[in-house]
Amino acid sequence: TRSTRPQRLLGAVQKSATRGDPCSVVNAIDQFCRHTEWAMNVGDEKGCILDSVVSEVNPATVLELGTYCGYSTVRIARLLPPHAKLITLEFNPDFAAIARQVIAWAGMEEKVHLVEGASGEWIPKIKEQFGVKALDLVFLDHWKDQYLPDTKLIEECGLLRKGSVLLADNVIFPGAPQYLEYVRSSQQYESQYFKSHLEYTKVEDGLEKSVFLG
Ligand SMILES: Cn1cnc(CNC(=O)c2cc(-c3ccc(F)cc3)cc(O)c2O)c1
Ligand SMILES: [Mg+2]
Repeated sequence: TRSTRPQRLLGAVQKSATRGDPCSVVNAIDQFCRHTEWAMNVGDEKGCILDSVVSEVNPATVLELGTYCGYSTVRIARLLPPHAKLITLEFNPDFAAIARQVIAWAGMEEKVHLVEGASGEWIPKIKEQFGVKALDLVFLDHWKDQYLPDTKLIEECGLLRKGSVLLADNVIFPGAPQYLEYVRSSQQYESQYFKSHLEYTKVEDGLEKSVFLG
């Protein structure tokens, strides 16, 4: 039977990237998606903005919502100090299976906990399961209509501290209007929009960075 897009993306990584070299994995995926087959990774243009936010926050604990094939997981993990932890949640088991292999190819397994399941079910378990006191950075890249309910759940679970950063992909396209309205109007957040483009296209999109004020 015909392979899936994530399977073809993994094949491109295994063919073109060097085991243990996260930058070569990121570059192999970008090459594949730009020249062979588009896929919904954050991509190279928005990825550079992601890199700058990760470097600025220098997080000990990161939560990623929406792993997909692990592109942003590897992109973030490569910038983390040795004992930092990245917890990434993926609902789709087929995506999770591919992401595990991409993360392993990049040699990032030590820094990454990939959890298969629904964010709404797993967010309340993070503190006890992973011994997390607070999240320094949250990267939202899962179902766009889940950004707002999951942000409220993260707040209710006491997972944010003064200075915690939320970084949301696709706030313009496909769009997360209710989320944008919330973080931009809330007294509890200082929000900033980073204008960019939908991965591998000329369509406008961007990232919204929101600092929790406590
Ligand atoms: C099925 N599924 C599992 N996880 C998710 C969450 N991600 C997205 O939905 C997502 C979608 C797009 C996109 C799709 C079609 C299109 F024409 C243009 C853009 C881009 C992204 O960067 C995304 O993160 C979806
Ligand atoms: Mg996205």
